[in-house]
Amino acid sequence: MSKSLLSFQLEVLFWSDTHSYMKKMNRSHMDFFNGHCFFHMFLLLLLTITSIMPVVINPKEIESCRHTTIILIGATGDLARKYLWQGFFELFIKEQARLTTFTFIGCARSDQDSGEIKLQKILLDVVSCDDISNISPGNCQILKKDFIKLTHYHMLKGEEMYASLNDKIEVFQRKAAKQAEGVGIGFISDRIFYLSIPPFAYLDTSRNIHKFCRPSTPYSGLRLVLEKPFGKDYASAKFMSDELAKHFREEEIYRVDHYLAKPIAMQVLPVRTNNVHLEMVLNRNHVEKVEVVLTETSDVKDRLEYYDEYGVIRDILQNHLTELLLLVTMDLPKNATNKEEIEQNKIRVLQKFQALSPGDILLGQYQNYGSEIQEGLQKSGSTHLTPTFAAVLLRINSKRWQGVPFVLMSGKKMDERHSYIRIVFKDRSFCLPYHTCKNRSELIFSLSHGPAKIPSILHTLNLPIYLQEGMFHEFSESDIANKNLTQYRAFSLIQNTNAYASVISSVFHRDRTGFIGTDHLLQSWNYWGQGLSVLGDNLPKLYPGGKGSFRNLSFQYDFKHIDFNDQTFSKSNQRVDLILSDEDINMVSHNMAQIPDTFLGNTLVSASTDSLIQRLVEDLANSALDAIRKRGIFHIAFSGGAGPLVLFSKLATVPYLFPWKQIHIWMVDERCVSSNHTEYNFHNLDERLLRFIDIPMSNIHPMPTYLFTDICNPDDLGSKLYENHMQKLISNQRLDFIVLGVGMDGHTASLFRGQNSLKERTRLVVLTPGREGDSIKQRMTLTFPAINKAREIAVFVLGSHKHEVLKVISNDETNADKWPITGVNPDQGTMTWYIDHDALFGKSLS
Ligand SMILES: O=C1O[C@H](COP(=O)(O)O)[C@@H](O)[C@H](O)[C@H]1O
Repeated sequence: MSKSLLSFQLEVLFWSDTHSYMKKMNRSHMDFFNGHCFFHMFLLLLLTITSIMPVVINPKEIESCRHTTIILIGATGDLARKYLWQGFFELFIKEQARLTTFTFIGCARSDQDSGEIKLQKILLDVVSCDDISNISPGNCQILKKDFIKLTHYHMLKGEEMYASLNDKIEVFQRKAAKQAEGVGIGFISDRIFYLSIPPFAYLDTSRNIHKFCRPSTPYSGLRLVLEKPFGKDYASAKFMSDELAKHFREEEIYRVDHYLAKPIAMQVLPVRTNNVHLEMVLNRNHVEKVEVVLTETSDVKDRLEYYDEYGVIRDILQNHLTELLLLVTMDLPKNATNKEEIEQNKIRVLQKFQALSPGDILLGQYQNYGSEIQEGLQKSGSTHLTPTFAAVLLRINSKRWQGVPFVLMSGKKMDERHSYIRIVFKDRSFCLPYHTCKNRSELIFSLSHGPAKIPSILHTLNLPIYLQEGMFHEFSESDIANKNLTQYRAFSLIQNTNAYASVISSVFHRDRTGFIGTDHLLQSWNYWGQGLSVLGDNLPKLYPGGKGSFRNLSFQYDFKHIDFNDQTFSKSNQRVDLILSDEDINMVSHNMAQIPDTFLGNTLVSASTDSLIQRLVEDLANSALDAIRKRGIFHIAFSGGAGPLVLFSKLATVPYLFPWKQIHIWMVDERCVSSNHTEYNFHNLDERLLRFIDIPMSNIHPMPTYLFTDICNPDDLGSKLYENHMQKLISNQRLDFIVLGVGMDGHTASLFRGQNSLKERTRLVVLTPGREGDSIKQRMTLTFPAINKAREIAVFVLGSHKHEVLKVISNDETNADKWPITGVNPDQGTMTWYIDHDALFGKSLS
């Protein structure tokens, strides 16, 4: 029997025997021994002498007891509550049976008394045995109590408190050393500082740790554990690393990437190592593409400040997704356990990442992000460009990977939560993941959630993968069928260790494989820093957040390109419904019930102003989708005036509702003024809408009011030109949708009372004098023939000042000469009045 196998047996037996022995012991005796190395030594010797089991002991272990002090700075924060204390508890349970004793010190800024109470409460609340196998509830209570007893609070605020922290650590260490001395065995102590604090505090904190808390002995066992972010770009990462290097040796620094500690991520290298045939096809000749994805359903409300500064690329892609990608793309080390070689091989791939260009990056932002920032951080302005979604096309210029597209994608507030690495092998047939793969081979490392629901490894039936005996459980046929994974074999781990428990255990054992070394970090920032710098002010595409987000953000890619798939809308048969709050819905339906549903013989939609705008946006979107589905294109014309202005602003917040590349925007009318005049209709359209949407220039059609000689000079024939342009681009000159308003004098478009333009019967566009008494003397406008040809006309009326004119025209509806709006009568199309309550009733209903 090999030595390692024997020591393994020893650990297992020792562990279980210790506990059954402890259970039998009287609790008051237990308290005395509890948590002391001496106690374990005693048991070990007892077991050895009485030959209960075969004993093969590592001589170093028998010579020395080990006392580890773990100091958590940021002990009452979110990460500590959610994961770290539980991780320490699991470490305590696992390691205390192996000649190790512990002290835990939680540090935070609260004063000593309230901090102690707070920490006690956290420990009682969060520490549990739920995910630890083979611990009975009774034993759990004992272990929990022991753990809490070993945990102390220390207020840490200012330099002098580091000195007293050091005193405290030394008191505990001396006590442990004394006990070891008592039984005549060696003693080693080490201390782990875990920093769970904002990054701006890293440098001061680590400097103070070095200055006040570094043990004087040459063998110090000191470790500094850091959570990301490790910089915002190359320069800040380099600065931070250089500063740390002044006080800590590289091997003392543990930069955490908890994704590397996810149980399935930890299986990527073993799977590659154990499947030689897989390794033979893991290259450009056989791999078609690799996708590394982390989608979440949560928003960022609880960490707005951090998130607004960092965004999804820095938060997820630079670290977690890059690290996962490296696991798949690095060369395997010649010796699977050579950690140094693993690290070097990862750096080597990073060095081959091809620099990004702006076209390689797609960005998105969920709809409410801007308002969350405004409310949460009291920041004004609408220029929050921080992406909450990104998809990046990454290329690796190495012999192994040249020509293979890699996509890293992540988003907040997406349809579902799922993180995975998907390797798709080359095949000529098309298939979707999880659905129709018949020939194509795929290997998926599913880290969490998704259709498999639990962390799993999935592979298509035609790609045999061998997994380590005894570690995995294969999904049953019915499980596979239930989860709709019929083309796959799926395996989950029999024992899933929480990622933070693994992180903590690795730090304890000084296993730095899953941590980010300085060279590695800087190489990664070298790539991502450059990528972020080419982005400039790229606008993220807005998406609704929640269900339907991925439909809006769907994209396609190959080795050369990545682009949003704007066809999504035209392919979809779904109606667009903006999400109204329950309050809105109640109000709309309540108010709708009180009002007539027609106005001047046409459909009437009325609601409070906000709901009405929302409704018009929905109707517009549905009309656009319908037109694009049927004819591939949608022509819309907007008038000037106050109503359209608010409509433009609303449309700008939901650009994802419209396939803008297939939409053409026309003007109903224009004022003959210079292009930067505040009443120049196109200027307002541009300022409020066009600059926020991704629409081709060739789809935008301002009226040619300024051509060759002067603004609206009839000799320049601008109106004729616009008419020709409409004839050329719009089939039968039938606009799909026109948004009109009504002036207080009853005019619509630039068709004013008593003017000749009202009588125009053939021309589509004319120059016409301005309203009587107006400072703007001339305008260009669509005529009734152009307007009445349209498929849909919306007359949009807002505000109580419009009430009077609506009242008058409803009693004098056929006098178009006097009330030009009444000349709007679609030849074949439909007309809908969108009138808010203020305009309809002269006052608000609420
Ligand atoms: O580091 C981070 O990871 C979490 C996602 O981690 P998970 O283990 O819950 O999947 C992410 O929400 C967060 O934005 C990021 O900073």
